[in-house]
Amino acid sequence: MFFQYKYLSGFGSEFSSEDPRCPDSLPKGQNSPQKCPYGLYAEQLSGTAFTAPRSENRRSWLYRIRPSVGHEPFRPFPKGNITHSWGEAEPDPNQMRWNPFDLPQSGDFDFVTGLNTLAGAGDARNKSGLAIHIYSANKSMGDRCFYNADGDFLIVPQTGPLEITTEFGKIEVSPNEICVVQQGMRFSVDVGGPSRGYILEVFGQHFTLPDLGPIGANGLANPRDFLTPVAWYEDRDADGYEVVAKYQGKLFVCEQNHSPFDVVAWHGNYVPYKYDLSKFMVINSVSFDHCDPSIFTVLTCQSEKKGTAIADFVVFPPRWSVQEHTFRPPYYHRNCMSEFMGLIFGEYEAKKGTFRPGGATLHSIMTPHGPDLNCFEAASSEALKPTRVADGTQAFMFESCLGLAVTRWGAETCEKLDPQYFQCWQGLKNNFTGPK
Ligand SMILES: O=C(O)Cc1cc(O)ccc1O
Ligand SMILES: [Fe+2]
Repeated sequence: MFFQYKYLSGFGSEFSSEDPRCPDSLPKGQNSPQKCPYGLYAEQLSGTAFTAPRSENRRSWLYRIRPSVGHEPFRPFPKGNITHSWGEAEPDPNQMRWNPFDLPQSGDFDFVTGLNTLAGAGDARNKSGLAIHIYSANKSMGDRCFYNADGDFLIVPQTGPLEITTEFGKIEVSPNEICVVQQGMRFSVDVGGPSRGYILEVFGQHFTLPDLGPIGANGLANPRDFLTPVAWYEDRDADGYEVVAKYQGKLFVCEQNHSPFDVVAWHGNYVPYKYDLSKFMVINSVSFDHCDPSIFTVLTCQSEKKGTAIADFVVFPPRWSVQEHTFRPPYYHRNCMSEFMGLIFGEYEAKKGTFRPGGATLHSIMTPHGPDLNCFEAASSEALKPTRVADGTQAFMFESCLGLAVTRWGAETCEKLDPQYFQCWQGLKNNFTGPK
């Protein structure tokens, strides 16, 4: 089922692509000719206001067999556990750790019916905020596609590769890769078996690459490593094809009589893309002290406040650790930001063994956190030779300036919250040597 697709390389670029079965299917020199090549319809997909500054403006033109509007009315689709009701569970400032979320135990769940909202903040209606979802699926979507009217999905597979058919073409994304499908883009997910992962949804702004400042023109996630699919279409009648929309935090479904993946050619700069986390160029201290984890930012979704993210997507990649006279693991910390972490595979250096792949942690605003007892004891007396850290592991963080509410699913229904998490810091000793 899974095979190597072709991609276009670049981030935020103006791309164009034609399915090779229909050469010259992109209109020449204009977007809306009176008659498009091959009898196609022209449809614009806007990802920013028409009048957004040129540097931020995002839109694509799709040349398709039928326009998207040819569908029956939407009706509610009460499946899965998606919510934007942030008041469902009482606020809880405790450190939280979830054991690995379940893969589907029984029954059929696809990428949409297997979506569960874990935490979030803000409102998709006023275009500010975020949601964190866990997907757990064992079935391909078949004649069903999905689009999100509320915001962008950054998908982090943890178990199982996903084959994602989008209006722009096909993307294969495996654990240790991520994929961004932006607001409004229709897509359908095929799985090869039980599959699980994390989703960061942002309302309002799109993801960008972080500025590099004094780092210079290269480094961290390089633009050319972001891959966008090439045009692929099917001309397929399909009675009862379901289009599921996430709209204002709820799911809706409508039917149409054909596949929505009928885009023969497209051009523009509003596109889905994937990125292989192993391509991240890691920068760190080569003298002393522990850099803030912002040096590991892959993508950021900026708020209106300068330098302050609605959400940063941060990784903790395999790297060398060489700092001298330094406590090398993460420092103890209280943060004005919320820190949600997930683990794709391996172990996280500050919490070996107890934070498991497919699980998560949340350290909320000003909630103290940091290395567990074992990590502190080992790292404060280890010989400081150059060493490899995080080999065979991949932890990540969604860091947000917003206060996150945990949903009822996250607090109760999933039954994965571990009330013993606080124990990992309980044995931290008083090592004070006293005044001289
Ligand atoms: O483990 C964490 O909570 C994330 C984290 C990592 C780091 O290297 C420094 C600070 C920090 O919060
Ligand atoms: Fe922190």
